[in-house]
Amino acid sequence: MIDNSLPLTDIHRHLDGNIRPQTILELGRQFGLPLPADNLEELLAHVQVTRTEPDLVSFLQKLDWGVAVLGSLDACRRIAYENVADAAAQGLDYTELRFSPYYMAMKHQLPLPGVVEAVIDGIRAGCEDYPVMVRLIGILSRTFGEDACTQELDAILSGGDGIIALDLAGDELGFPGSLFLTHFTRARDAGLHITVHAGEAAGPESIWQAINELGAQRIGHGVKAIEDPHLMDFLALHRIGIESCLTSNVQTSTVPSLEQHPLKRFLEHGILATINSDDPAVQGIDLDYEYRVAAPKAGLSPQQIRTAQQNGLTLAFISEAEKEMLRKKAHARGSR
Ligand SMILES: O=c1[nH]cnc2c1ncn2[C@@H]1O[C@H](CO)[C@@H](O)[C@H]1O
Ligand SMILES: [Zn+2]
Repeated sequence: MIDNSLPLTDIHRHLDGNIRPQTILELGRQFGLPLPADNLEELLAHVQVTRTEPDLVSFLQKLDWGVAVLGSLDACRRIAYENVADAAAQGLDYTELRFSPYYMAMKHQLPLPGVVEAVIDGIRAGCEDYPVMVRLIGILSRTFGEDACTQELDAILSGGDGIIALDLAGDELGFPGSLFLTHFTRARDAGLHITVHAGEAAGPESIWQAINELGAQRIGHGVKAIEDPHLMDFLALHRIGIESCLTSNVQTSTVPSLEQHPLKRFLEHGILATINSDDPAVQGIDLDYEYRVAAPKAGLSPQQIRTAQQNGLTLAFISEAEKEMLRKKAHARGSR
């Protein structure tokens, strides 16, 4: 259960994995693009995960229709704005929205820096209209290889302080983190925070690589850390956070069931683990569901759920003053 007197954060949420199905339909019509269905009900089967997928790569294909309809920079601006509206509607106080400019630009050959600018602009407009604090994380989509990621990084850096961190996502097994050392060195030199998808499809060695070679301060998913006791100790000791996404990990077959998810053991070990959504529109879930249904099924006690909620703010890539402001806002609301 969400504790209303604490800030509610979602620090692992893909903007381009959270496009409203209705918007996919409308943009498809606007650009005259063929979609697999011309009504919402039938379209859902193509743009949402309806059953457990056999692996991560199959799961990721469900995101493809959403970016296939981004026929203009204005469409990118629109989905960014709607992400802010939806985050506010779901009661989030703070979220870090991550996006892959290359993936969004790919189908219609949009200019990559233009995509970055449009997303920053859409977020800014959304934040003027809705009561939620948002920061942006740029993603390198490893699935498209090193050269594409170089272009992608150039675009992300062109966003200046509109983007606060860098992530690596996509096909972890096919494209190990070791291919992206120079990219992450550049990003760190530019002052970006670092979070990396690791230990989702690959094993604990991928998490070690992300920490030691890419400079990860947080790990996306990190499920496989449970297989390495030394890594578990290291994560706790060095306060390297885990961005858990419970339902996502079942849908990608990373864990066989919620009951077997390691999040509870991460928390028991003193690791700063958190509850997040991942790709909510594609997964057919929201953060409330993760707190209310998924976390208890994963065996978390009410106190552990509260700790995970607090950890979300602890790990946020914002200043202590900004965190305090969010705490005060939640506290005033909670004690009403
Ligand atoms: O759960 C996930 N694991 C790994 N990569 C992901 C996940 N969800 C989305 N993406 C990847 O993130 C980029 C879009 O934001 C795309 O590269 C997509 O494949
Ligand atoms: Zn993710």
